[in-house]
Amino acid sequence: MEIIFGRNKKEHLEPVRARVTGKIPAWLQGTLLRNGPGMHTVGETRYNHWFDGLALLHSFTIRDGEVYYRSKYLRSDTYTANIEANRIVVSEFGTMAYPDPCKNIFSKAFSYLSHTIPDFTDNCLINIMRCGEDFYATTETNYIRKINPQTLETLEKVDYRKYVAVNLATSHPHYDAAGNVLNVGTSIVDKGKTKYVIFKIPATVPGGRKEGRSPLKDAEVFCSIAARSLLSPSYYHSFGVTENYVVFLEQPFKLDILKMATAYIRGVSWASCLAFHGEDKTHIHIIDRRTRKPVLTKYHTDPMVVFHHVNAYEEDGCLLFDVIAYEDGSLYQLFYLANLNKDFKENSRLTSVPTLKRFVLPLHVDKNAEVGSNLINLSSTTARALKEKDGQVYCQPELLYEGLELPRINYAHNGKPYRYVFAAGVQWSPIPTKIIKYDILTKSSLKWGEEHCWPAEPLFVPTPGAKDEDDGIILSAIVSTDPQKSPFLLVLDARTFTELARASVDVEMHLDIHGLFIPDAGWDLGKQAPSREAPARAAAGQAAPRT
Ligand SMILES: CC1=C(/C=C/C(C)=C/C=C/C(C)=C/C=O)C(C)(C)CCC1
Ligand SMILES: [Fe+2]
Repeated sequence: MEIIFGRNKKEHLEPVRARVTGKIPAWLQGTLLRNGPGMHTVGETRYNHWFDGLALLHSFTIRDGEVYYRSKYLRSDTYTANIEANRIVVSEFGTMAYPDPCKNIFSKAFSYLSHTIPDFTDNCLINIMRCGEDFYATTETNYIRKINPQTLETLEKVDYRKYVAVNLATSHPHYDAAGNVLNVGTSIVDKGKTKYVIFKIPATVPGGRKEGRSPLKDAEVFCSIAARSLLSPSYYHSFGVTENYVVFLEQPFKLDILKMATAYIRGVSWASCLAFHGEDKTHIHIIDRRTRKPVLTKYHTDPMVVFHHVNAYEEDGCLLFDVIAYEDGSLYQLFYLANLNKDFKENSRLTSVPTLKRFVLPLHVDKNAEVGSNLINLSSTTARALKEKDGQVYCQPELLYEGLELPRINYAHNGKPYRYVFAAGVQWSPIPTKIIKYDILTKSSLKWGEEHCWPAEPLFVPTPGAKDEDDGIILSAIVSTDPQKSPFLLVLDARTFTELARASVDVEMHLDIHGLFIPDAGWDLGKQAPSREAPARAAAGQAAPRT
């Protein structure tokens, strides 16, 4: 396990040609670009948590049946400062770092004070976001880093705070058909208020985007929701959208702002400022995208922790949304490297199984409905919504499937009725051992798995001109715990889940987190969410415009 989690991975700046077995469909041309932590020690110092590792971008360029692999560390300010100092000098999720070893009492006091309002890391290791023609590496702080998706070079550092007042923002934005980005962030104690801010970044602007102008300059606040508590806003990792609504969960997994403000002085990490409050409810906020206002009905459900929303849509006056839910916040605990590297089987046992749950909310609550009555009358689900005496609605989900994470869908169905969830299958540990296709209609599943293989998040790419939701392929980077077996890019037929091809690369590959597929130009872009209008000029072979 040490090899997979603990050992620093090398960069491969020049494309490495993979050994392809099987046949990659001729139409599949483009680049799978992914992100994840690749370096966990700097000099003599070591990060505590897997999410702390320095971002390593990697890509698989698929052209005419061949695959080329590259990887490069994100040259974040964090990376540069650490490498220059030859030790960890920037704090991450699970590691608090002390930049200047304080020499005397005065500089010590100054150093502490200057950290009261922390400047977060730009080690953007979680995902890749597309804004029009631009691509960014993302994490959950106020920083994102523009990258060149072809060369994996790091470009400018963008501070969300210059454009919208957020201190944190998710790594899971949504895209509409035109490529406009919708995201949620938290504005902490700004002018005496803590808010969840939904913001929009337009893919294009009237008259066209001027060369070098950041799309962020045209970002706007779509709606904001006051946090229930000024000093303990909820932590969230994603959100949901339907055609007319945004779904935001204010869950009882909270950040303690006072603890954060004193973390540096106390020598503890940001992670220690997060806590699950099993005594609280989960509040479900629904925002009407037409009025940009929250709907008035108050919906809630039992305490739970959700990292990934799967999809959401409207049907017969109801809003359905699917999430991977946990009973508590223990998941992030399992990713401490001390747990992952030694006694792996013992230390990384899931105490709460990630479960696909469907929630159904009535969009209009009948005033005359009796207290205690179920307001949902959809034959397709057993999910219920019970009217309470104060007019609030208590939502009871339908349990769909246990043991899956890192969900993806055919994004052309995002916000719309859909049938298939593609995900990583997890059993006793949070490390995936299978790839799963779950059919919500028939409640059946297909699986892919191989001995010693750990699959990454499976990504769906539709066949050009596809009509069926599962007409396409699944791409997943697979790393192996068997040192004799090279990592590979797996290509599955998304309909049957049979292997079409694999492209093995003789490198030590890191376990990544999230990413996206950038089709080469000239595709049927109408089928290629997120962007239907902007041609994928940044795909391999045609470099993104550099600024
Ligand atoms: C640095 C930092 C944070 C980092 C969070 C990270 C890095 C979360 C990663 C989550 C992942 C990878 C989830 C996968 O499902 C917080 C807590 C937002 C708060 C302030 C500073
Ligand atoms: Fe995620």
